[in-house]
Amino acid sequence: MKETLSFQTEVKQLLQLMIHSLYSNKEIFLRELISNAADATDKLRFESLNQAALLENDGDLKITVTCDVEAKTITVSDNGIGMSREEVIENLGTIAKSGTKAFFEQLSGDAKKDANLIGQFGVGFYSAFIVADEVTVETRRAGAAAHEAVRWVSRGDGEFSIEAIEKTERGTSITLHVKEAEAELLSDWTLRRIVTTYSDHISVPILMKQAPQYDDEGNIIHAEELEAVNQAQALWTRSKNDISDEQYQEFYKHISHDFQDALAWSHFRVEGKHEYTGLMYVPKAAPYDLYEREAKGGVKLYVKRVFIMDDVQKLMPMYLRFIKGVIDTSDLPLNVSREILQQSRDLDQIRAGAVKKILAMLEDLAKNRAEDYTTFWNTFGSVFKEGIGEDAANKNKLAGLCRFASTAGGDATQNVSLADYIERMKEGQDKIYYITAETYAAAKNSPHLEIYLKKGIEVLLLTDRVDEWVVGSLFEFEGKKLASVSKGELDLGDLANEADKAEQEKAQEAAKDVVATIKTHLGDKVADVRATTRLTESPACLVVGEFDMSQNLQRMLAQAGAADQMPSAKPTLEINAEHVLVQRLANEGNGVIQAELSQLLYDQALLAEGGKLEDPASFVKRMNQLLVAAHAS
Ligand SMILES: Nc1ncnc2c1ncn2[C@@H]1O[C@H](COP(=O)(O)OP(=O)(O)OP(=O)(O)O)[C@@H](O)[C@H]1O
Repeated sequence: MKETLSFQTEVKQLLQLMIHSLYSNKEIFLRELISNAADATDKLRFESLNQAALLENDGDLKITVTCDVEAKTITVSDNGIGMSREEVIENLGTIAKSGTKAFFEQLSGDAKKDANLIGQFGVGFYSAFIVADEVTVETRRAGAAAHEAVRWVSRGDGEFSIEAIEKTERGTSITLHVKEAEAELLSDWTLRRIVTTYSDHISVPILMKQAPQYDDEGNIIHAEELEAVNQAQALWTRSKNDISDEQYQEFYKHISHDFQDALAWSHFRVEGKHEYTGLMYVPKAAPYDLYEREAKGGVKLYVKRVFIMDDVQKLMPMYLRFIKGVIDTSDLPLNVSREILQQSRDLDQIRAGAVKKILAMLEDLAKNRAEDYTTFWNTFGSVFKEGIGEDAANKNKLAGLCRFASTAGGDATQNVSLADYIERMKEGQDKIYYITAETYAAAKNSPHLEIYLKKGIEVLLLTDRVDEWVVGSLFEFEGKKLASVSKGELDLGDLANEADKAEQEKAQEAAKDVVATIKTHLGDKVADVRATTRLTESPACLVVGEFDMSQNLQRMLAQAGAADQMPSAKPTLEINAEHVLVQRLANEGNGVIQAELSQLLYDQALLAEGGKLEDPASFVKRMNQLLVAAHAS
């Protein structure tokens, strides 16, 4: 019985978009269908490890690509795992990917931008409709009876029909009825060119018709027959010297479903206690679900060339979740399960080895391809930095690869390494100074920087959310301690000369009375009030204790609703005794005005460092009163 069903709304939307946006790359439909066919043979090989009967005495896995000029069709067949009726409906009528919603939200309507996004999302089976006005899928799941096969037909217009058929050969056969305008695809020669360009790396043979060969007298020597057009050897098992960059890139697209080339890769073979081969890629663009920590892992696990599984979170640490690739090892049993993998010490060590190779690749990129490293950093830097807290064993290496914005640069670009910073340190400087803030502008204009700017000392401006965790885990780099400029008393160490120290003492002495006055008026709002030489332009700023949570982090936690779990650390108000406003306060005889001014100093300091006033309306009133009074006098 034939049934007609509707596509899920998202599929309809995706189909429309795909046909428009990807038209200029229409040849990719063949890559996608072959990629799916290859995955289907991988799955069968894996399932047959425990259920040999699935192979139905036909273990020669292969893909066939043929075309029929008369009928205007191209057919891609495989003898892989195939699909049951339910699977067909599920796989070819809906999109069951995590992050689908996020993907649709990001679509802009700009064909070029969307093409990229669709590419990252995965074009897959539906790309057939770029060139076909009707697609027929006939499939039988391995192990099912011949009459349990199904035929799925759709014109890509929102509906598909599905019916039971007889199919003796296991696997899936996809027939594209090619659009009138795409008739030039209907040639073995063209198809062969496309297949060899895009799919040479596929590890099962791709069979295509070979043109008949004739001898000089016109007798046929070889009849038209099917012949493998690819090397049919898993790419990563080949020697590096035999693989061209194009082949590496095509393989990347196959495993990642990315549309663009990869930025860099590392292909390595490790022998000794553990034996494994890895081929790891850094993509150029971030996937749409980069910040979903639950997102699918990008590294596939093979055991002795047999695909075992993807989405093994254990294969890569979280901070490298954007890496795509393959690990093939002979150290694990072929029938390894997810549960065993979870506890496998062997896998831990393989992972550690692979991580080292990835870090070495990134170091090489930073050293020799600066522009590409910048692309990497801008795209993945904020995720990569999570590693400083996550991967203690590689902390130093990771820190060396990090890039930051700093007061030495004119903008928010993150391009200063800790090594650059150390090289530029002033004579007598023994710390790496930084400030954390919510935005670049807040960091750059923070009063806490005043003395450092005056003395020409560079300060790192850390404004990614993850930075608080970075400095919470990274205490030093190459023997130099990291120090926040907004924590603890101003301590310039050997950078301060005798005159500075004397000035500090003098300032404190001279400001004794005004400090006491302000303290009385602010009460328990602050931990303390003290005079400082940290400020050159601003009247006041807030600092926290050296070991307290920064104000920035406290705010972030409060935003995340975790305010009640954190120890409340009150800030200390530091004042610039030389500032006219502070002097005015010191000379003010009226206690009420003193109280107002004290409150104003506190509010200003809080605002200047990105904090939120508890009572903004009163602040405005106070400010206005002061302005009016200043005008009147
Ligand atoms: N030749 C095939 N044999 C068996 N199953 C297939 C075949 N082609 C597609 N499928 C099934 O249909 C699903 C959807 O395919 P589709 O190409 O749309 O997405 P995908 O391969 O999962 O991911 P991507 O969109 O990133 O390529 C596949 O995951 C697979 O389960």
